[in-house]
Amino acid sequence: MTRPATPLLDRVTVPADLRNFSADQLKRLAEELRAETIDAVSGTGGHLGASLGVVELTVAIHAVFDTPKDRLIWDVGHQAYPHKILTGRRDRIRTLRQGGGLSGFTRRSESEYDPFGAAHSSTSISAGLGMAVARDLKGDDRNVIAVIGDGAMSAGMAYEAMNNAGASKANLIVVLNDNDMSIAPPVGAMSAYLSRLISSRPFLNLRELMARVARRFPAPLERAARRADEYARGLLTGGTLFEELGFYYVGPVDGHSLDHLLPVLRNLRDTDHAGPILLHVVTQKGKGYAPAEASADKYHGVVKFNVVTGEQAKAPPGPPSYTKVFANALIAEAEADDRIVAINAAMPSGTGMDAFAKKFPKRCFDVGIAEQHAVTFAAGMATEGMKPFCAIYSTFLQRAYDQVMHDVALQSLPVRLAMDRAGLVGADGATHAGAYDIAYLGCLPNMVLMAASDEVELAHMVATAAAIDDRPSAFRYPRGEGLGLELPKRGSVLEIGRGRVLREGTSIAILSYGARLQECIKAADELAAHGLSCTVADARFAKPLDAALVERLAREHEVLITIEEGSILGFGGLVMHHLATRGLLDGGVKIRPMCLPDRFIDHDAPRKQYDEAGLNAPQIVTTALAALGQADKVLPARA
Ligand SMILES: Cc1ncc(C[n+]2csc(CCOP(=O)(O)OP(=O)(O)O)c2C)c(N)n1
Ligand SMILES: CC(=O)[C@@H](O)[C@H](O)COP(=O)(O)O
Ligand SMILES: [Mg+2]
Repeated sequence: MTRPATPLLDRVTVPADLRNFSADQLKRLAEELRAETIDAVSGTGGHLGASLGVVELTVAIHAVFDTPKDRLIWDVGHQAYPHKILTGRRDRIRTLRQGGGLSGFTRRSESEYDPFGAAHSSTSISAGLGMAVARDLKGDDRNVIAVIGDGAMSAGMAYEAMNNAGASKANLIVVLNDNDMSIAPPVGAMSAYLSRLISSRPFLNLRELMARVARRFPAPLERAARRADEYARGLLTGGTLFEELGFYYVGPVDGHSLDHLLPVLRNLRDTDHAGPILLHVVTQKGKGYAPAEASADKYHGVVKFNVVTGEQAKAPPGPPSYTKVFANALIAEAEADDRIVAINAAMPSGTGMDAFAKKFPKRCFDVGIAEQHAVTFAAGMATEGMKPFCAIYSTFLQRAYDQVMHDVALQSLPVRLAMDRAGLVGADGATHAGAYDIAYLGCLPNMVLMAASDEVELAHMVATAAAIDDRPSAFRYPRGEGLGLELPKRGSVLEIGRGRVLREGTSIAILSYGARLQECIKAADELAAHGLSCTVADARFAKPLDAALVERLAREHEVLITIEEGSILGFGGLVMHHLATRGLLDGGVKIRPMCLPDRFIDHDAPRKQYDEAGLNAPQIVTTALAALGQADKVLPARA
């Protein structure tokens, strides 16, 4: 496939190169930038829809503002591919989301044009306000622009930031990129509110008139006139919410029209208005690429695709994903128990809750990008006897940690946390790794913690969680496909705090928590082939620990390896704490906790990520041999 001709884009390495372009040239540049984005992502996959929706906005902001001195922050950062192409990274854009390549989100270490890293949503206004206030303190009057989507605007953190900004005189421009889409169609009152907003030339003239009138009257009257101006805006546009939060509201403006964007952005750049401004732009997710525009999800996240047809590369049919297994298992439980309800935070398809919603529309709740609210909303439902399952990726559950502790664990409310994307997740990289939930939940009393080692175990853990009515439970499972095992119609309730032994051995015990189990079995086979006998056990529970199993393994083996797809002080920490406090580490078993290293693992193929993390079979073998003092015994790979 020949690449699109981009004569103007070829002249742009950094934004300064486009600042002497005429408006017509900028329009053509935008077309070329869109074509380049489509072509690049067709070969890498990624977040295409959001990027296509901000092509004109990206060109306009870089044309009008003196980036990187003027700071430009992209909320979530998944829409930043055009930004990356214009800011010195076009030569690497086809390495996007690959090992050693560009991140799929903005990243400080990647470019001076990325003043703030992102990926978890709704951080841009807070970060932007921080920068603006710091600049004010330094007497630096350069601009700070934060671009935030309508979906990201549904998160509480955005309001915390606007509430704070509105009370300040910060030189902050918030651009609300309203495409009436999150990953799925947006939910909630804010979405309804935004869709009421309109713009019209008479409205803008009226505002000018009110402003002129206000300036001619003595102060008290001026304030009254200004309030009248604000309410005039409110009447016509509904911008009152933002005005009430202390922002000067401008818009909505057509976010695909450079004829509109350029003069408005110049006005905002040159205004002497003291205080934060909110520019409301209306865009279309997937704009300019027919297959994306026609798609329900606007090509939010795509794999490689054919540019001409838009057809995405189909992976060969494989086993059902853990997500699908979870959704089906929950549906099976919900069919048997009408107290079961499901909650997700703007991730219906990613969590599989779209399937649940089809079966039980009244018992499925998408609360928007609001993980904190989701957890406490679930806690409220639990107090009324419902059985809430909160389906939130491990990484995004980090947002709701105090809600889990304070509203759920402390009150021992039976909220069920279904943590998808446990462990390393591949192309989304370190920001999305489900690396910490074992550690951050393992220290909370009352919690039942489970990790599925395969899809059958996941089905059992869903049934088990459904049956736990006196305290909170959480179960984790990885991104991607299961092993292709035969699934039960409905999961069986597991005995709480009981692990299982898959293989009995003598000198080495490998105790796995989660989906590294297959690697443990491979390692045990490798060691067995060289005369070293291994026990392999699946802990199933991190809390409560299977004390009898853990103590037996410690007593009966020379080496005890624990392994998990989680950070330091997770499952291994809990096992060591248990054994140490019972004196079972005093000079006895050699314990080797294998977990993620104490550093962030960058985006790459999952297998390579686990190689880097040292959690694949060969590294388990090496760990066992080293513990036995046989590190020099390099086991030749079996034929
Ligand atoms: C805290 C958090 N929760 C969930 C997500 C997953 N997520 C990524 S993009 C997105 C939708 C963002 O919608 P919007 O801000 O409107 O941007 P758009 O994709 O429409 O450009 C969501 C829910 C996230 N990145 N961060
Ligand atoms: C940008 C964002 O945060 C989501 O789109 C995320 O990338 C989804 O991850 P999965 O692809 O694992 O569902
Ligand atoms: Mg949106």
